[in-house]
Amino acid sequence: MPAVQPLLRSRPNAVATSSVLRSLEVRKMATESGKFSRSKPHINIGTIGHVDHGKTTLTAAITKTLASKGGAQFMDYNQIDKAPEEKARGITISTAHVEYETANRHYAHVDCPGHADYIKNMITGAAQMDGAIIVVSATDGQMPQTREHLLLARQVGVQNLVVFVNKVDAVDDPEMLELVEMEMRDLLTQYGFDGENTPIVQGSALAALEGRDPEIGEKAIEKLMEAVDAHIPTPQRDLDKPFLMPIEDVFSISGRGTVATGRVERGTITKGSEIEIVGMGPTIKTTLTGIEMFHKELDRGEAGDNMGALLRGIKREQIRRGQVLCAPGTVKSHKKFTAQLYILTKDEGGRHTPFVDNYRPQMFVRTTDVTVTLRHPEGTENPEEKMIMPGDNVELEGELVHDIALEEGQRFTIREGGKTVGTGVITQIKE
Ligand SMILES: Nc1nc2c(ncn2[C@@H]2O[C@H](COP(=O)(O)OP(=O)(O)OP(=O)(O)O)[C@@H](O)[C@H]2O)c(=O)[nH]1
Ligand SMILES: [Mg+2]
Repeated sequence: MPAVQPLLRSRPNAVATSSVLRSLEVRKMATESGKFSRSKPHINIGTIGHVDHGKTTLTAAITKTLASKGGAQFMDYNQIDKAPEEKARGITISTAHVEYETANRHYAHVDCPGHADYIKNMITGAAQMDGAIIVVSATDGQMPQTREHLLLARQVGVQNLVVFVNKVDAVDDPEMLELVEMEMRDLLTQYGFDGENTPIVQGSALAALEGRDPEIGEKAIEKLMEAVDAHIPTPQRDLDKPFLMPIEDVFSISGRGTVATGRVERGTITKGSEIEIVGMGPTIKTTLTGIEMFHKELDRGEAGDNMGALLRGIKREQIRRGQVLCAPGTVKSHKKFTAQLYILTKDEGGRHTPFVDNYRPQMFVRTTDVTVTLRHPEGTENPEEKMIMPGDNVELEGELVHDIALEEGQRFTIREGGKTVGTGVITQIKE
């Protein structure tokens, strides 16, 4: 079989997928802390909630409490809030990554310095959360950003939360605490979470950090982490998901047939498997008759591999960059969707001016780009008058000029005149 390797030239993908960023992050941490066990399942979580409700204090308190059991290095408040600047797809996102472990799992924990950073963070997926701790102050109860973070968490696919009712040291009235808890259950239900069964832990992050009042301090943090361990499931690994490979290039090899190359995004595949080619027209069913990597013929490919896929009975013209190869029935091709977008500011390299309904940038998804028309969701009043400003977080409907393989949770960027102007996540497929 002719070598596929020279054909697998590394073309930088237009869009770095969040899973790539994530695995880089995990790898980075793995090398930074040799002393944590790598055998435990890994999970990404974060603290969300209204400004000043105690997210950063709680993050510090968790590291302090777990450090006393050997599961973390204590990070004090100032170390966390002095967040490193991260560059992700041209957007500066300030987040602190803290890591720790419980008896059961290894955690990467994200805490952002401010509200705007949370919004960007969730939409861009720069630090994907498998679950989150929503912090609500007992002195205030739920506030606007409590609701906004809940809504966004839901939109971007965070399904499981644990609530920490903080600052109970500053509240004397037990009825007040009960009320905050009841209102949180209602709010969770209203935003599509399991309000009835979501664990709610009451305590004081500051007491834990200052080593006083152990009942509401250290013990409450222990209870919180037990609840996180029990209630937020370990995510399925990319390897265990159904196979998908975005196609980067296509070649014909005389005497053998057509080969599609790309980097496997998820799952595993074996030679002889049934496979579908999805996007840009009707789905084509075929069989994978060969897998090549590094000049070698292999029987199996998996997430992370750069591979060449030899496809039975497929002509060169039937397949192209931007389509995906996937396990049968797992992904479909679509043209219309709803998305949550973050529009970059001028300082972030984005537009200098607002735009209105029917804006038509290029949308970059996996290995393809396609013109998209963006407009306010159906039912919006006077949509043509509603300007979208740089720096806005906005829900929009998109319609592509042709269909591509799309899924809810898929992240993308929008570009115009050679620069990135926004980033988003598909929240709902329409058609
Ligand atoms: N009384 C009391 N104060 C607390 C507690 N936890 C945090 N605070 C105080 O609340 C203030 C805000 O705490 P932060 O941890 O900075 O809150 P945050 O949610 O990270 O704030 P932003 O990142 O700005 O959104 C600080 O002055 C903390 O000392 C607590 O358990 N009890
Ligand atoms: Mg903070």
